[in-house]
Amino acid sequence: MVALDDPETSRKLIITTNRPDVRLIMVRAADVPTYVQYGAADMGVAGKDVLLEHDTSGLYLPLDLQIADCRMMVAVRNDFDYAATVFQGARLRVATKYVKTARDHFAAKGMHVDLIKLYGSMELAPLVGLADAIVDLVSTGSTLKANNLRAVEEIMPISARLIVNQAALKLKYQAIQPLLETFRLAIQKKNG
Ligand SMILES: Nc1ncnc2c1ncn2[C@@H]1O[C@H](COP(=O)(O)OP(=O)(O)OP(=O)(O)O)[C@@H](O)[C@H]1O
Ligand SMILES: O=P(O)(O)OC[C@H]1O[C@H](OP(=O)(O)OP(=O)(O)O)[C@H](O)[C@@H]1O
Repeated sequence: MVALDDPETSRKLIITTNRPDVRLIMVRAADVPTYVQYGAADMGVAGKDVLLEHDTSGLYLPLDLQIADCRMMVAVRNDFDYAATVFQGARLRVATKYVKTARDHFAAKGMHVDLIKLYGSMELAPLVGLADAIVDLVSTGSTLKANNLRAVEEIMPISARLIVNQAALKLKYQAIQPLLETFRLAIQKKNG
């Protein structure tokens, strides 16, 4: 399947492909589950980070696409004594876009935290005194390093998932099933 416009450069929000039965829609990462839940899109690609924050009712999650691999981490300033803070049971201020994930993580550890919701550039928060820690995605670690931060806990590995509208899967099974199979084979091939 080939997109007829380059999604990276085109300003179009609906991109046709060489397959008349497949159109691609361009949405913000956090909006992908919403489009698929409402059936405005039959299928979508969403990061597990996004799915953890979002209600996934009405969605079928058949495949880990094994792309966009990274880790959800807790990070602090290099000079912040995280171990001592945890040991003392002191309240931690945590800035993140991933409020639900962070809340669940610290609750499971029995830690008291104040969560500060941000929409991006979380790495800035500990540098300017907004928070003691952040919960964010880390891949190479270069963003943390460039901002004198270090990861102190891994919450979980993250990757992109295929999501499918459950009703569409039933009603359009003949169209959707071959696409799922194509994704499955592509993953298999990648893994050798
Ligand atoms: N460093 C990374 N390595 C691998 N995958 C990543 C990384 N950062 C983000 N991702 C994945 O890419 C998706 C989109 O990234 P992100 O949430 O940063 O959006 P964005 O590119 O900032 O877009 P927008 O500004 O529209 O929200 C995430 O949901 C996540 O699954
Ligand atoms: O460990 P690294 O390889 O440096 O990757 C980590 C960075 O990647 C993500 O941001 P992204 O690139 O998606 O940018 P944005 O969220 O700021 O748009 C994440 O929020 C980190 O800032």
